[in-house]
Amino acid sequence: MQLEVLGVGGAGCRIADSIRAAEPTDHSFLTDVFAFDTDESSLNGTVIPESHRSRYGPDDIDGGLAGDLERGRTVGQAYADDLLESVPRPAAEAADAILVTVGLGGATGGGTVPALVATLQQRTDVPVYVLATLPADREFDAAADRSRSGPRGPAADAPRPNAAANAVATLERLDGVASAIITFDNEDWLRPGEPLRDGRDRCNRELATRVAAVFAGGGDSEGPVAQTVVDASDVRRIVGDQSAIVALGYGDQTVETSGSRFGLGLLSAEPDIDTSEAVSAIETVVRKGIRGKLSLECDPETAERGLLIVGGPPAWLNRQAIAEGRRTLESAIGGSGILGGDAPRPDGDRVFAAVVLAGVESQRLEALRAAADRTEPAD
Ligand SMILES: Nc1nc2c(ncn2[C@@H]2O[C@H](COP(=O)(O)OP(=O)(O)OP(=O)(O)O)[C@@H](O)[C@H]2O)c(=O)[nH]1
Repeated sequence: MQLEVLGVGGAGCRIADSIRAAEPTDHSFLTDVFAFDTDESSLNGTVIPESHRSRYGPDDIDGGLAGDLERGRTVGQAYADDLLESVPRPAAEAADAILVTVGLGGATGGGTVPALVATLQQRTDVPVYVLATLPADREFDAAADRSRSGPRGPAADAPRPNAAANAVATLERLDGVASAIITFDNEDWLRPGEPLRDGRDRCNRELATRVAAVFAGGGDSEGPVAQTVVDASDVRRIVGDQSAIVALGYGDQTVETSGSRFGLGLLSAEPDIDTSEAVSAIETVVRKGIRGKLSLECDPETAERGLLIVGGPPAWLNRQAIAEGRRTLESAIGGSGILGGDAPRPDGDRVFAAVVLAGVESQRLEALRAAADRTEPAD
């Protein structure tokens, strides 16, 4: 499928940048990637082409909005329409969906994204998904911030005391506006004591890998076509259009490809793969995808719907193992809506499983709400 990505605010733009970098060369799935921020220097830190970046907001904003969500909303509402006109979007019609990326916790992204998504929903028939990070406790809770007292000395990150309150308030505003909300919890993905600044690029790469695995799917490109293609309407059926909270799972395993497409070209393009090895690789990655670390910690049992994509070099994509993986997902989730497919990657060196769990419930969201109640309300 084809995806248009719009990054807003510091995190949103960096994540958009990472998704662009994760696009497989042999399997394009992005129509365009844009970056919008009130903070010029942060915007210039991305490698998104200048023509696709836009600094917006009143001139007196220097270095972002420092977590002032009320101001962020005022700015966001005033500029949401103009943002879409501020960049060339000739390929917008070709997109099957739009993904708006944002870090919840700040004011620029959190203030603008609900207004921007509402505008996009009015202007287009394709789903508008939000990809949102949740703030880590160390950002707003001094007791949880081990980087402050650690051997590194003063923490690299400025505290964001409103981060939990801002995140909860923005999530509430997105409810009923975003088609679905894909979440990534920084708390779970940063290492103990690691400042966000040090760990964010790694987190963004992890996130981008999952986004590419789900949205690049198995169709639309040259080369072998998937036996069961997961297309835009399949993704739409699974994540829905009711602002479901979505968690992504992923597992991969490097596999032997020598003698396939490499070397002197003397060997067959389809190497002989031991069936039991292929089956075991698929079982392993599916298990990691469902039971391994999710983008948002939750019990898969709470999911209403699920999607499984198993990809890799075609010779490794054992049909029966993929069908079995689908059954594994079916029995892991509480709901009953399941779809599955495969994604051949002739030039790839790994077998992977991408898992989409839609409509999940997570204690992490409850914990953020409780933390938000303890701090100044953002409304
Ligand atoms: N995963 C990830 N999270 C980030 C990154 N940068 C910031 N965050 C998270 O996103 C939240 C918002 O930060 P920013 O995106 O910089 O904030 P902003 O939307 O630009 O808003 P202001 O700085 O208040 O103007 C933070 O509280 C962090 O939790 C990043 O590069 N990757």
